[in-house]
Amino acid sequence: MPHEKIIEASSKHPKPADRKFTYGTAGFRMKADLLDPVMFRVGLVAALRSQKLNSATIGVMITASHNVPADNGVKLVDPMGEMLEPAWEVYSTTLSNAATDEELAAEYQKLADQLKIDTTRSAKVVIGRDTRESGPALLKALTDALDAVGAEYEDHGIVTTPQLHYIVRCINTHGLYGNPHENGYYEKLGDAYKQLMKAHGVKQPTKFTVDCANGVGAPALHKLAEYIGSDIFQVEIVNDQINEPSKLNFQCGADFVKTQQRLPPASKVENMVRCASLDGDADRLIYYYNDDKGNFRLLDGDKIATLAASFIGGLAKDANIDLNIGVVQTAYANGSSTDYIKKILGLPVICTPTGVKHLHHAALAFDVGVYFEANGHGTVLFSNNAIEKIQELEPESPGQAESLKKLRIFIDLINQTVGDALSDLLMVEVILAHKHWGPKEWDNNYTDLPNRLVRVEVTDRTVFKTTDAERRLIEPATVQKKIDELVLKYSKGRAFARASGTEDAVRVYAEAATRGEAEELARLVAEIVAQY
Ligand SMILES: CC(=O)N[C@H]1[C@@H](OP(=O)(O)O)O[C@H](CO)[C@@H](O)[C@@H]1O
Ligand SMILES: [Mg+2]
Repeated sequence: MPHEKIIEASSKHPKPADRKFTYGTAGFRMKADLLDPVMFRVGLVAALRSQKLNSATIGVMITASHNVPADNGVKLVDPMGEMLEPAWEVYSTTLSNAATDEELAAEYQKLADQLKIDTTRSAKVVIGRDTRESGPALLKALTDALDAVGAEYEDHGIVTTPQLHYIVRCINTHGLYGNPHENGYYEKLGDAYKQLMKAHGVKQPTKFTVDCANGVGAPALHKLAEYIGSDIFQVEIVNDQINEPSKLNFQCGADFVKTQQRLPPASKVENMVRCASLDGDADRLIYYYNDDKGNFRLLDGDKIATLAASFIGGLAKDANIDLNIGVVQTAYANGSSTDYIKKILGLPVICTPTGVKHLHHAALAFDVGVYFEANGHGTVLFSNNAIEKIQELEPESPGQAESLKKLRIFIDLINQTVGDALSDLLMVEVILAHKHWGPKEWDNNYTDLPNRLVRVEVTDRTVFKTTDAERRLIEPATVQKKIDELVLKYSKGRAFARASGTEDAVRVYAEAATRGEAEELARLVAEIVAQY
C-alpha cells in the first residue's frame, strides 16, 4: 500500500484550500497555474482505473482544446479509446478535492476498497499533451503520482487528442486496431486515403487550405501530408506557428470560425476554394469558403454529418448491403440539416444532450452511427456487427465488389475512438473527390436556416434545468412557456436556452426563416433569460 509514498509525493503538489474542481464535459479544464494538484490526483485515478480494468492501459491527455493559451486541462481515455466512464468522472472529482495529502491518501484507499481494486497489481498509462507551454510541468505532476504508486507509463509527447485515443485502443487490442504510435496513426489513415483516392473514377483533388489554430494539428498534418504525398493531397497549411504559444487558437481555429462566422484574418484565400480549420488539439473540424461573390459560407459539423451519411448510404446501396444507418445530433443542429437527413436521405435522426459522450453513446445503437455536433466535433462509428457484415458479404457483381471494398477501407480511414479533425478531413476529401464536388455543390445539399447563438450571463446558471435533449426548460417554470409563445410568432422559428457545461453562462440558440427574425428571436429569448 503506497500510503506514505502518496503523502510524500502529494506534498510537492498541494491543493489550494479555496478551490473546488469538477471533472466536466471535457475533463478538468482551468487556468494552467491551478492545475498542478489536479494533475497529480488524476495520475492516481488513472492508475486505479488501470488496476480496476485488469491492468488495461489508460490514456491521459493534457490539453485544453480550443481554450486560450493560459488554460490547460486533462482528460482520461478508457481502454477502447472512448471517453472516461461517467462514474469515474465523479471519483476523479472526489480525489481532486481532497483537502490535504493525508486526506488524499485516505480517499485513494477508500476508493480502492469500495471498488475492490488490488493496488498491488500493475497499472499502465500512456500520456500525450498538446503544444501548451504549461504542458511539461504538468506532465511532471502526473508522473510524480504514477511513480508514487509504481505505475508503468509511456510518454508519447506532443500528439493530437485523437492520436492518443487511437494509441490507447491499439495497445488494448494488441495491435489489432493499428500500430500503437503516432507513425502507426499516419500509416493507417494515410494508406486508407491513398487506396480510396486511387480508386476507379475518383477526381484528382484540388489544392485547399487548412488553418491549424497554431496548435498540435499543424505538425501532425505536415507529417500526414508528407506520408500521403502531394500528388493526391495538395494542402496549404496555415496558422502552424506552434513555437509561438501565445498564438494558439488566437484569431484562428475551428472555434473562431464557427463562432465568428468569418475567415481567420491570416487566411488569404480565393473565392470558391474550400478551407478547413482544426481546433487547438485537432479534435474538431470546420470547413468553409467564400462564394463567387466573396460571401463567407460555413460548412459546419451538420454539413459534414450529412455529407458522410449521404456517401455511406450510397455505398451501402451500391454494395447491396443492409445496414442500419443513423445520424446523431444535438439541439444546436440547424433545422434544415435535420429535415435533409430525414426527408431527403431518409435516415433516422436522434437528438442528444450536448457533449460528445452523449452523441457517441447514441451512435452505438446503429450499424453505422454518424455523429457530429454543429461545432465540428464528431466521427462515424461502425458496429462490430456491421464490420462483420461488410467483411463477409460475397459480392455478386464488379460494382458491388468495388463498393464493398470502399466500405471496408472507409472503416480504416475513420478514427472510431473519438472525433478526429484529421481523420474527418481525409473523409471529407475522399467524399468530395468521389462526388466530383467543390464546396458549392456540397453546400447546395440544403440551406441553413439563419441562426444565432448567444451567451447570456446569469446569477446562477444551475437554476436552468432542461429536458428532451436540452430542447426544453423545466425550470425556471415560466421561461419555456414564454419561449414557446415567442417562437410561434416566427416562420420556421425554433429557440432554446440551456446552461453551459463549460462556461458560467446560459446559451441561447435561435433560428428562423430570415436573418432578421433569427436575430430578433435570439435577442428576445436572451432578454427573458437574463432576468434570472
Ligand atoms: C455550443 C457549443 O459549441 N457547445 C460546446 C461546449 O459545451 P457547452 O455546454 O455549450 O459549454 O463545449 C463542449 C465541450 O467541448 C462541446 O461539446 C459543446 O458542443
Ligand atoms: Mg478540441
